[in-house]
Amino acid sequence: MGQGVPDAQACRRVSAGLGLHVNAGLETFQAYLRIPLVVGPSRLAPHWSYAPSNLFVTRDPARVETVRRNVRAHRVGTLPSVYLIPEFVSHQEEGLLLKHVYSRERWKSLSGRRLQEYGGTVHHKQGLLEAPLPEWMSSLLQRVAAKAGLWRDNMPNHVLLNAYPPGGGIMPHQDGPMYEPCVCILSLGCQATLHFTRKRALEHKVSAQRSLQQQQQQQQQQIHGTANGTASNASYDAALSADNSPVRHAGTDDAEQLLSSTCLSAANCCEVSCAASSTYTSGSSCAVTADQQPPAEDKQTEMSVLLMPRSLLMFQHAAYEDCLHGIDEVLEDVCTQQTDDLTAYGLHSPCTLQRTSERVSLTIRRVPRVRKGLLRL
Ligand SMILES: O=C(O)CCC(=O)C(=O)O
Ligand SMILES: [Fe+2]
Repeated sequence: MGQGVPDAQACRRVSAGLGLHVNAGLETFQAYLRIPLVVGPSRLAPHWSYAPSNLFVTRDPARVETVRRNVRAHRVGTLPSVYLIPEFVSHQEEGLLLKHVYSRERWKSLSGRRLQEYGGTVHHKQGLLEAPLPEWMSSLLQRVAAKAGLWRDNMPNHVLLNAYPPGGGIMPHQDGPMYEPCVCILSLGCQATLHFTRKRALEHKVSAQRSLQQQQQQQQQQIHGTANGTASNASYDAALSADNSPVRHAGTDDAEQLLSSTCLSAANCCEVSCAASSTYTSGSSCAVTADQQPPAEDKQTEMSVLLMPRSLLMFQHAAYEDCLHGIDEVLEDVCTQQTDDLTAYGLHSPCTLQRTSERVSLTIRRVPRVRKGLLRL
């Protein structure tokens, strides 16, 4: 054993740390420098290395607790972990944000809405194919992250911006598995009502559609003496499409395809509906039988939230993972006692709000798996 190198048996590795508070914009961070030390029988030797793990930055725990407490004060509705902050941005900020949005020309047209993406494109296997965020969007994300405290020490890195004309909407769906299971939605321009529905309720709806399809198929066979599965599937898809049926976003890449055409095949829809059921195994046929009737309470929307312009909605856990969320394609929002957050806006039920202009929403999420350096022009 060389001189001065402590006996490995007799030494203990410990680390000392230096902590530093850093103020960055609205957020307070703690930066730590960890210095590994080797404690031998006769001396204390710094065992210095430059591993990146020796320097780490984390949010100030006291600040995190304050954020959580503040967020809890905004809880709405019957589902846990749904929060709404009215007037998250001012009228003036709303105007500026809309100006940025409308000065960008890259829109994708879908049925009932058009969309823009910020931060890159989400691929269902590779994750986020990252593209740089404009300055104004980065500062908005910092502000949302600081207020929401949803992403721990990370920043959200992807925004799907939807613009809905009056009468536009988005079918009930669950956001894709590539995202961390929490989301913030900033609404601008006009209001809409977001409905949360338990996945089980929609499973029954799809299985009822399927049963109808099977009956029609059998009738066809009796009349023509043939099995015309393709035609039946097409009409089944059309029925689902017309009915705003559930779709799972696989990521934004797939979202465009899925959301524009609803379920691509009956099998797809079945997979979506069964995925929520514990009896489903990948590749198996649908386990929900045609005769099952939903219990009465299953037919109901779990909760509805009025999203007024400038408000920020946040949700995670059960609302994200066990429910589908969607916006009906209607020209007015009818608020009843079941609309969960009216008092937050100083409104009372019943009331009806006309959708008179385009609504712009920013769906803010984080994709943990990122492929960097793939600039999309
Ligand atoms: O526009 C909204 O409020 C909802 C958008 C949404 O659910 C999504 O982009 O996944
Ligand atoms: Fe969504």
